[in-house]
Amino acid sequence: MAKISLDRFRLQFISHQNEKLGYLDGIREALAGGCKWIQLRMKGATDDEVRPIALQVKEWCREQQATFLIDDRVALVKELQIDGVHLGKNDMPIAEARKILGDGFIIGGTANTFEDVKAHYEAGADYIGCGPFRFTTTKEKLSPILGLEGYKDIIQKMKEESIDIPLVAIGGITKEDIPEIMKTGVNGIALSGCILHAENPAEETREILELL
Ligand SMILES: Cc1ncc(COP(=O)(O)OP(=O)(O)O)c(N)n1
Ligand SMILES: Cc1ncsc1CCOP(=O)(O)O
Ligand SMILES: [Mg+2]
Repeated sequence: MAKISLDRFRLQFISHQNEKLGYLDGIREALAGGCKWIQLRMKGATDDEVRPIALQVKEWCREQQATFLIDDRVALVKELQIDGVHLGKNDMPIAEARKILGDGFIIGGTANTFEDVKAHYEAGADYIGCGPFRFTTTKEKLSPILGLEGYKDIIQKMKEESIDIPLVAIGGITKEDIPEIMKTGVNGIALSGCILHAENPAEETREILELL
């Protein structure tokens, strides 16, 4: 696949729903605010429930020239010809997904340690979602919290071993955290709650992009 511009990795919006906004509402707001990378994450839903939502998001992302990934679901990504998939420790291994999808799809991998980053890099991932930065209720069964020091340590080890792969921070990130997180050397951030809980999610997205 064509090399993805690093600019693209600045902000990834991860879908979620709350009392005010459904999956599509949140995604529409993030796109309206200028986000160019959307991940549809619908834990506990069936593929039949995800499919119509994914088709709508695919159309919106095409219109906005935004990248569109789905969390966990390799087969659905292939079926719907979405841009890619994000995979964690309990999902299909990255090397297996690469065999199924080929080089034309983006595959992201979750890391909590430098060893995870290295394994995903060697398995052929396109980028790393590294976290959690801090506690969040958006995901259950969190790995150990990394904090700023965790990112500094991982980025340092990546440099030492010449592991060159885009890495985005994730987990409980607020707007106020962004300047310090970016100073650690990560390429961008992935977030959900910060945008979804804002009074004006599109405006919040715009403000976040200005910090990145
Ligand atoms: C960008 C990004 N980073 C990490 C994750 C977490 O993926 P995973 O560990 O598989 O957990 P679930 O999201 O599937 O609950 C992610 N989705 N995106
Ligand atoms: C999917 C995921 N993986 C680690 S933390 C997280 C949730 C991110 O959402 P939020 O920004 O609301 O903490
Ligand atoms: Mg997963």
